[in-house]
Amino acid sequence: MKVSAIIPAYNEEERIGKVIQTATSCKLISNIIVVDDGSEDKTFEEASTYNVKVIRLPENQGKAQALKTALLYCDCDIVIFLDADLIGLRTSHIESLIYPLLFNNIEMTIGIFNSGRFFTSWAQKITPSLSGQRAFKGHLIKDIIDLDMEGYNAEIAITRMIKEKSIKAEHILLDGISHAIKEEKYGLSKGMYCRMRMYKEIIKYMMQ
Ligand SMILES: O=c1ccn([C@@H]2O[C@H](COP(=O)(O)OP(=O)(O)O)[C@@H](O)[C@H]2O)c(=O)[nH]1
Ligand SMILES: O=C(O)[C@@H](COP(=O)(O)O)O[C@H]1O[C@H](CO)[C@@H](O)[C@H](O)[C@H]1O
Repeated sequence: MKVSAIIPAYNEEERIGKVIQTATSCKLISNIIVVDDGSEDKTFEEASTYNVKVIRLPENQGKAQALKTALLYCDCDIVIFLDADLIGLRTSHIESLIYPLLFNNIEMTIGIFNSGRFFTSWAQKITPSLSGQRAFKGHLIKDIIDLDMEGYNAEIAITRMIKEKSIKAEHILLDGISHAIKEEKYGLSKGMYCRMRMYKEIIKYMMQ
């Protein structure tokens, strides 16, 4: 059973190391693909210090394109998407996303932050369809590559595909996990600007 972990990363030099370390120490994961999505910081250099495949995009293309690029390199039974800015990721979180695909009739799991930091857990409870932590069976790789998605609408496009194709999906609560929010990464005004731009992309996609 081959499991590939995909970690898209844009300017995550300070955060990506911990996520890679946890993914590396998870025995279920066979290989890790980091996509450095045209970062201006040292994300590529930091990721390259680990024994993982690092793909460097020449310029920032958005999260959806970073995920699609990595999927083109995947020939595996199960794929797991992990954001590079996760805080408190443990191997047990990764296992809880993968196990249902091994033992149940489930095709995709969607991780929902639970009992971590209030704001991020609350946001994911309200909009679970936005969660970036997902594991899915290999037969869905081509379907996801073929999706018309860009920027931050990857998760909402995948969620729509789940409904349209009646894919068997399950939400998995991930205890004690969070992520660095945009305002923490970029400061208040730029963070809020990036957040609004993300919501605009998502809403535009939902209206199509
Ligand atoms: O243009 C981008 C924007 C984001 N990301 C990555 O996609 C994941 C989720 O993005 P972000 O952290 O901005 O979303 P949030 O977690 O704040 O919702 C993170 O690993 C980012 O580094 C990316 O690869 N390209
Ligand atoms: O939880 C949310 O509301 C958003 C926004 O997170 P921030 O609090 O702006 O860092 O984060 C998610 O949504 C993005 C779009 O679907 C995904 O790409 C992220 O992986 C996910 O964390």
